[in-house]
Amino acid sequence: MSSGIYSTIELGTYRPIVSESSFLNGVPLKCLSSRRYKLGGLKLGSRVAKSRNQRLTVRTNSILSVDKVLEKEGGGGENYYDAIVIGSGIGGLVAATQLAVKGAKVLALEKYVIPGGSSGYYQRDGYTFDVGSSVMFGFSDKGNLNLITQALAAVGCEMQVIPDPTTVHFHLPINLSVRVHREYSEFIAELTSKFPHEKEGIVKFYSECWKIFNALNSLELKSLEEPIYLFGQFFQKPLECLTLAYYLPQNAGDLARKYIKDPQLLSFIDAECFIVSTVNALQTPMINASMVMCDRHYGGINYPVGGVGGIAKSLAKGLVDQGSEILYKANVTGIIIEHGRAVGVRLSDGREFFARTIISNATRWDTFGKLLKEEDLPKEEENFQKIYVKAPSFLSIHMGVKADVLPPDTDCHHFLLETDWARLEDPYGSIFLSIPTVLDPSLAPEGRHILHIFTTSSIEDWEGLSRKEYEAKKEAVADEIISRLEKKLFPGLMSSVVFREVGTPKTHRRYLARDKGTYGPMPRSIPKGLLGMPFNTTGIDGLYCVGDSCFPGQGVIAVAFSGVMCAHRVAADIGLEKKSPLLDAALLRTLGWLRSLA
Ligand SMILES: NC(=O)c1ccc[n+]([C@@H]2O[C@H](COP(=O)([O-])OP(=O)(O)OC[C@H]3O[C@@H](n4cnc5c(N)ncnc54)[C@H](O)[C@@H]3O)[C@@H](O)[C@H]2O)c1
Ligand SMILES: CC(C)=CCC/C(C)=C/C=C/C(C)=C/C=C/C(C)=C/C=C/C=C(C)/C=C/C=C(C)/C=C/C=C(\C)CCC=C(C)C
Repeated sequence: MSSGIYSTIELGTYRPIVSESSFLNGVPLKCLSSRRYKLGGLKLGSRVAKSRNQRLTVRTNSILSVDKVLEKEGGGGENYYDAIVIGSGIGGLVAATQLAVKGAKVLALEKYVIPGGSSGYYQRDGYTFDVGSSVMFGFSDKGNLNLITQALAAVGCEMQVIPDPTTVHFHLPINLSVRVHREYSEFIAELTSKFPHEKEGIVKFYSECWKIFNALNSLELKSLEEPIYLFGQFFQKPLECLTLAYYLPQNAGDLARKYIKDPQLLSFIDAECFIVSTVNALQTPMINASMVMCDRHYGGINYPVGGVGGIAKSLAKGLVDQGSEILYKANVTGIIIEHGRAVGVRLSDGREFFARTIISNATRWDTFGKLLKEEDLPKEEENFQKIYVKAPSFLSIHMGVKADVLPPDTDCHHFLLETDWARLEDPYGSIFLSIPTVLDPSLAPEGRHILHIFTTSSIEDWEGLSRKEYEAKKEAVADEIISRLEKKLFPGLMSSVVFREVGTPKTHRRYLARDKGTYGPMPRSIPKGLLGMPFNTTGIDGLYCVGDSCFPGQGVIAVAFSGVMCAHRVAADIGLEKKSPLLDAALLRTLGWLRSLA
């Protein structure tokens, strides 16, 4: 895939010829319309011909430009859509774009001024900061699990990426330093060199992860709530599906204990899982652990040139290119229910929009606690809230530093827990650090690097303070975190800082519209793997959820999968995909029963 340090994710065999670009941080976001246009005798593919709300304007430039004009019409009148998506996080955007390419008329409503939510970006003083994680799984050109690449390709977008040679560099108690190399054999060699007596256990544990990953990677991923697809997969790939069904209720910590005895190594596996799920290995579903522990070696971690924010920007552009809409500063305050069915949404400014289906990318807590506060909590949601609680939020520090403070060959991502394994899950216990400018220097002014630091923190810790106390506490906690990094990793760090901005759980609640600024759902106790995690349908007709409080949980690639699943289920329900009402009822009942075992 890679040539030089930059590489381009290929879009597969179909190369469309209409090109429109916008920019993030000077990098063109290349979106190629996936519709079938031809220069000269303009030829429309069936999808365009079907689309009832677009007009094409052909200009006589060297490239075609497509001008879409929304003629407000459709089934139920002016503001009537096939689907309204509340929120434009990656989960919402993937659901919206997948539906749009199937021919649905979609309206995405975003409270903030740009798309992306936790995967958004912001710019200050010449820096482009990623809001959330900079570690992108599922963003390669290989296999079936590169869901971010596939989501972009579906709307004709491709992004330049920079392969990351190291997923993460762990700095752990007992001075344990482990680099997770892109090359699997190098990672295993490094880990076994630290735990030679556990060589066999290490190989067996990670091999079991590969068994799951390979099964996952062999499937076409669509809605597990749609029986025609699900039974079809069981028929075509029975062994792989049974493998996944077998691991569905299992957790990584139990499997690790089957092979590994050394408590320090088990703690290392805890740290591996913590960065995926914000809980230890005993609480982390084995399927999720396997997904990330193998994808990082299979397709590898790749960073988008210009920053993570470009992914959401491209998807939003792709959505509009497909003839659907996205509105910003559109704060949904209520979901409108008629005769027990979700039929529309109401905004804080009083506007109302109506659709055949409503998809919420707000967390399930926000959806049912705020947007549907008049309604009784459906039984399924009660169940979800029994099994899952809101993970704490986080404190984030975005910094610009003088470049010479970093030693040569510094890795992009670091995870730091200095002395005490027991502090792994404590607030401020461990520190995540990304330095995306190691991969893409264009994100910062010349001679500067970006340090994006985050650590878990609860909103309760930041309440009841005066403005002055709040500001002082922010700076004090940030000083403490930076000095820990200075001591362990980068001497002189404190004095090299030229820009710094601190976000607290309150900041994340405000800008990400997530209850208590939560990072996502985490199990209340030991879960039965992924068994208790709800899919996309809800107890309310016409209402679906998407995002990290749906199967399979936290993670950008995980929410992309939930978007794909959601779009498939919704498409079946509105007649854009095959559907069998009889099988639907049977499967939904079975899944409900399975969840009740969790
Ligand atoms: N530091 C990090 O690495 C980090 C931090 C947080 C989250 N994440 C990851 O990001 C992913 C979250 O993705 P997601 O798709 O579930 O959602 P998201 O939280 O990223 O996006 C949801 C979007 O919905 C919008 N929204 C919410 N309520 C709304 C309302 N009432 N009206 C209009 N818009 C509304 C928000 O503004 C936001 O843009 C998770 O995978 C999580 O693991 C990463
Ligand atoms: C339906 C039934 C009952 C049976 C059918 C059996 C069957 C066919 C099952 C199929 C299951 C499937 C298809 C499951 C699919 C699961 C997937 C795709 C899971 C994906 C999980 C991805 C995860 C968990 C990704 C997480 C990534 C995260 C959270 C990354 C975070 C990174 C950070 C926080 C950054 C770390 C930063 C630093 C600096 C270290």
